[in-house]
Amino acid sequence: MTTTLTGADIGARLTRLRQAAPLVHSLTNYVAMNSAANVLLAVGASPAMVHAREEAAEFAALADAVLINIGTLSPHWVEAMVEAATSAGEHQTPWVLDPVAVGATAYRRESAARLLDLRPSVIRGNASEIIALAEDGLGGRGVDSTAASDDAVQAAVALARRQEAVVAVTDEVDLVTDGRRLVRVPGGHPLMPRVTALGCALSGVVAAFLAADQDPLVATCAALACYGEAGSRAGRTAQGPGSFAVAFVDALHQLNPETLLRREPLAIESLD
Ligand SMILES: Nc1ncnc2c1ncn2[C@@H]1O[C@H](COP(=O)(O)OP(=O)(O)O)[C@@H](O)[C@H]1O
Ligand SMILES: Cc1ncsc1CCOP(=O)(O)O
Ligand SMILES: [Mg+2]
Repeated sequence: MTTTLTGADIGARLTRLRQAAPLVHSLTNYVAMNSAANVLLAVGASPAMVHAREEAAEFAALADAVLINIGTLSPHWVEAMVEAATSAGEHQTPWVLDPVAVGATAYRRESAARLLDLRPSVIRGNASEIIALAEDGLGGRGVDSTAASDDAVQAAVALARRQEAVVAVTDEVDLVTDGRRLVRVPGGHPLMPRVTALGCALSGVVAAFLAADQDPLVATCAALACYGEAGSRAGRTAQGPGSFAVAFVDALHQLNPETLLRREPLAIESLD
């Protein structure tokens, strides 16, 4: 059976996010910290980049959603991430894991495995990261993917079933699955992977949408669709990666439910 998620459904979720202005506690990497905070503000959320181990649990308890991104790890950071994820679990606060470059080193794989045990609501990565995570193996070229989202369908579904989580694989066409349903989200622009940390910032946006929704699969699709729409719009005026980054934040800020009405409905395919 296939149902759909219309542009109006997505716009309603964007409106809800902006009304709620969720506090997104982000433990993200040094590269992403500033751009991800600006992206979260542009979409209508309230970012806080708080990563000291001594306050991670306490801050996560205050937040509406938590983002954990393993981009620039060190032992103190990993302990803070474990504290934040544990606290999010205790408070039923949704949290997103971004497994940056998890296929690159044993330290990343071990750290990601500890975080997976703490049950993220959503795992968002590129195709190589999702394949590496599902197979507990190698893959990718540093933070960049060497695979396409279509290569990661089986891995994403298996990971979603094993973790009882939503898994989002981003690429030219994004994939979202909770192991029972599968959605393909087109949109975006080829300049997006040429701007560092746009994937990291997206994981924060997914967290913001989760805070305002009961269904994590639908929330994730709405986040990806809004991001893709802003990316397509930014690409119309950008001269290259530098001006794209600026135009993208402006496009996210300008995005409104009316502009989303024209989007093709997303098909939610049942895997049962
Ligand atoms: N070739 C592409 N065309 C259009 N959008 C893309 C393309 N590659 C990535 N994107 C978009 O860029 C954003 C970041 O995804 P991605 O580059 O896969 O993440 P990461 O930075 O973690 O590797 C997503 O919104 C995705 O849809
Ligand atoms: C370049 C880099 N190095 C460590 S983390 C990071 C940012 C990765 O960002 P993204 O996963 O969004 O491309
Ligand atoms: Mg990434």
